[in-house]
Amino acid sequence: MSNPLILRVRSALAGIDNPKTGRNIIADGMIHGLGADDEGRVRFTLVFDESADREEAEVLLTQAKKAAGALEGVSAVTAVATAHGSAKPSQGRHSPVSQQSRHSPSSQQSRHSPQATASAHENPFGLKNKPRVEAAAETLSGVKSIIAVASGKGGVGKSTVAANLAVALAASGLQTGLLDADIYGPSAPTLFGIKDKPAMKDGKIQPREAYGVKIMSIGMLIDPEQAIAWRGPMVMGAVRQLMSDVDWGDLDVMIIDTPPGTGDTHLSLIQSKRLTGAVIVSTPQEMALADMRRGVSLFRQTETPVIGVIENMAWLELPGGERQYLFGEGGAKKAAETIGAPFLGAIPLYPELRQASDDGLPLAARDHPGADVFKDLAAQISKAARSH
Ligand SMILES: Nc1ncnc2c1ncn2[C@@H]1O[C@H](COP(=O)(O)OP(=O)(O)OP(=O)(O)O)[C@@H](O)[C@H]1O
Repeated sequence: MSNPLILRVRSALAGIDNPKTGRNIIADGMIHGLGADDEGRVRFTLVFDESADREEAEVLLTQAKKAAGALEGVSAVTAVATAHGSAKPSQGRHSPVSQQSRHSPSSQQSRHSPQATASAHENPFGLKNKPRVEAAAETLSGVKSIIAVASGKGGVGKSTVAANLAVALAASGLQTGLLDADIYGPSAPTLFGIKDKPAMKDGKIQPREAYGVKIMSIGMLIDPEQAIAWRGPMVMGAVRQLMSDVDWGDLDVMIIDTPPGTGDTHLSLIQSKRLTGAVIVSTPQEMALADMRRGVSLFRQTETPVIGVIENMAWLELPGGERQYLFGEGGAKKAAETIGAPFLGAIPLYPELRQASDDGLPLAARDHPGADVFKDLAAQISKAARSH
C-alpha cells in the first residue's frame, strides 16, 4: 500500500519520537492506514493506547501532520488520532481520543450487542437495509471456506500476505475471493492496481477480477477517510454488506484481510459464524509478537480455529546468499510454539515485493522465489481449511 511518497512520509514520521516509550512513532506501530493519492494528498491515523492523554495525543498529531506536510509533493494532510482498545474482546480497537465517553457502558453495548445493528448507522454504503451479520453471511452459501488474515499490529505486511496468498490459492486451481475488510487502511486496490469503482448488476456489487481472484475492497466503495471514525455498528454494517451485497458466487476459498489488532471487524466476522479459521501474520520482533498472542487469544476464545502463524519480513538475503535477521531470528516461530499454534512458514524481506505491491503486480504471480514461498503457504492453508 505504499508508493514513493508514502515511503518518504514514513521516514519523516520516523523522525518523531513518542516521549512515552522513547521510540519513534513508526517503530511503535502508531501509524495506520497511511495512504497518498496522485495529487499528493496524504492521510493516516495515529493510534494511541487507551492510557494516552488527550493533550499528548494532540501534540504528537500536530507534529506528525507538520512533518508530513513539509515534504515536497505533499499538497494536504488528513490525519486523526484514535485510541487503541485493550485486547479484551468486548471492546473495539479504535475510539477517538477526543471522545469523552469511550468507556461508557452504553457505547460498549452499542458496539457488540445484536441490537446495535438496528442503529441508523448500519448502512454505510447507502444500500438497502439488511438483516444481521449472521443472516448476511448466509448469502455466502456458495463459499466453501472463509479464512481471516489478521495481525496484532499494523504494518507487518498482513495485506500484502493476504493478497499474495489469494493469488497463490487461485493459481493452485481453487476458485478464490479476496475481501479486503481493512476498514482503516484498505490496500487491495493498490496491490492489484484497481482504480475504478465496481459495477452494480441486479442490485449486487460485482467484484473485480485479477490474477484469477475475485476482489472486493472497502476502498473501492468509499473513501478510506470516511471510515476512519467508524465504530461498532458502522463497521458491522460494512462487513455485512461486503458479504451480502457483493456477488461472490461460488468460491472454494475466501481470504478476508482484516484491520490490524482485534476489534469490531473481527467480532463481526466471528459473529457471522462463517469463519473456517484465522491466519496470523507477524514480524519477528517482540512487540509484534505480544500483539500476535492477543490476536490468537481472541480467536481461541471464540472457538475460531487458528490455522497458523506466518512470519513476515523474516530476513533479508544479502548478495552473497547470507541472511540478515533485521528484526531478530525466528521470533514468530518460537511464539507460535509457545502458544501452541501451528507455524506455517516464513516470508523473507524482498525489496521486489514492496515494489510489486506498489506496481499492482503481486509477486505470487511472477517468476520469483517469493512466488514459491506463497505457493507453499497457500497449500498448507487450503489443506488446513479442508480439515476444519
Ligand atoms: N516480505 C516483505 N518484503 C518487503 N516488503 C514487504 C514485505 N511484506 C510487506 N512489505 C511492505 O511493507 C509495507 C506494509 O505492508 P502492508 O500494507 O501489507 O502491511 P499491513 O500489515 O497490512 O499494514 P496496515 O497496518 O496499514 O494494514 C508495504 O510497503 C509492503 O509492500
